[in-house]
Amino acid sequence: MPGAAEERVESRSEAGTYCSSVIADPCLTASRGPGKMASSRLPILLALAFSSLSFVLSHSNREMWFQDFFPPNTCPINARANTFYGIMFDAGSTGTRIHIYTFVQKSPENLPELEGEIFESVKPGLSAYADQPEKGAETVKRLLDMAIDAVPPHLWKKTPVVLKATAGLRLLSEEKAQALLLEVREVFEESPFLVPEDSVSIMDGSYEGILAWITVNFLTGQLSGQNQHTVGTLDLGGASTQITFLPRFEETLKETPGDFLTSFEMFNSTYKLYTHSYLGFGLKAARLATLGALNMEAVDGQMFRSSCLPKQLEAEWHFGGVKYRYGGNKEGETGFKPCYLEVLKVVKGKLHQPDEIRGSSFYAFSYYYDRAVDTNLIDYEQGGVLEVKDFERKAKEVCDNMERYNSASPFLCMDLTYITALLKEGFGFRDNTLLQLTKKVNNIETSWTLGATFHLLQSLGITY
Ligand SMILES: O=c1[nH]cnc2c1ncn2[C@@H]1O[C@H](COP(=O)(O)OP(=O)(O)O)[C@@H](O)[C@H]1O
Ligand SMILES: [Ca+2]
Repeated sequence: MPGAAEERVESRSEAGTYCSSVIADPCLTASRGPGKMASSRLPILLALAFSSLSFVLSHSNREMWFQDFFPPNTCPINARANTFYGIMFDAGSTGTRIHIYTFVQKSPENLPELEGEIFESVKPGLSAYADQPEKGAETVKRLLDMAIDAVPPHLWKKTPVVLKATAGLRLLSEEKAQALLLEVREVFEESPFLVPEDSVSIMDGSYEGILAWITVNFLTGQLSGQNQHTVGTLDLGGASTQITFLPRFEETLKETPGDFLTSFEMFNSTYKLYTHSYLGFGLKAARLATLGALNMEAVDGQMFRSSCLPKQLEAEWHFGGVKYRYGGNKEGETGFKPCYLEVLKVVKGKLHQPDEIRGSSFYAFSYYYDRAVDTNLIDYEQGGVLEVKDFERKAKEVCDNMERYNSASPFLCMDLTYITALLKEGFGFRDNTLLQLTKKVNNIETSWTLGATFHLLQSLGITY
């Protein structure tokens, strides 16, 4: 069954991060500032100087203070005297993930340092339980049980737990989404952890991009020191996709619609980020759009066909609680050319194209990473640097030889073609634009959840 093959490919992609307990040796990060990094094992500082990082989102006027995350100057003997935790759930459209972050404050003079992360994920995501909210919350409970084992009992009451849902729940009706969130809230209330107000919510798309940008730039050492070269980020989820970068040219600011720009202050400088979340442009939503099935009222029984699928294929696919029947063009054309034309209709003219990004390089993760791994463009553990044209080359190879790739997902051709079209025709990247494919930096997942946890801890005043 193609659906099963599809899951197989995806679970391979995520299997390596399954419960990846990470303890980066804090003593290796003992110098202050990225330039002074002593260890060749850890070329990038985990804990960076956030001396007075204040963060104000222009559309919401909500303040975020992340100032208390300093690296230590030294490695005190009693390194684990003051450990504390933060639990952040990512309720994504294709899966739910728990991130348990460990912070250590080694002495009162030094501010807390990010020490490591425990990560686990389950599939499908909460939106697949739209009609069984209790069952959906049960999946969250199973993940939360991990935190009970990971966090020492005397710290349970001081450890906040938060869940933020993204595009899967944004696409559900308000009523169904709220029913799911309510059940999850009950699971949290019944747990021994600290449940802040607003602990279970749907996150605004613009936060998703900004928080992921903070995570990546924090982990790569770009948010501290004099020579900051921040990197832009590209996240490709199941239902939505985000692009975020710090514009360098005044022209870009002038040409960008106001709601794509968000201001915040850092080290007494004001930064204006370009960020946008495109709902319905995630990889799986794009499959439905390509098939002509996105936002269709009644899909039961209807067969959706595409030249991006193997000719003889006829199968079913469940996404967001809906069953879709899909198949190849039995009589008509298949292959890269007709597929690209189909996919082009989904992206052409639908996205804002900032000129500035054409020549810059970006960090890319989630499905960009997974599909690059699935087609051996990069190594699962190492990641790697690709050019946009590498995705196109691979898309041609797969689409024009679908019979050779029949053990992988039947959507592999469509996915690679969509990624190519999204990058080139959607965002307007050049063929030779460099993409740094990264799943983890220093063993911490490159997810918006770390940025969200900084905000959470700071808003709760959790520093010791
Ligand atoms: O923390 C993470 N670690 C590894 N992969 C992640 C993480 N968060 C999201 N992903 C990847 O994101 C993709 C799915 O996106 P998601 O389910 O978050 O959709 P959404 O962002 O549209 O709601 C998958 O490729 C999944 O592997
Ligand atoms: Ca996501």
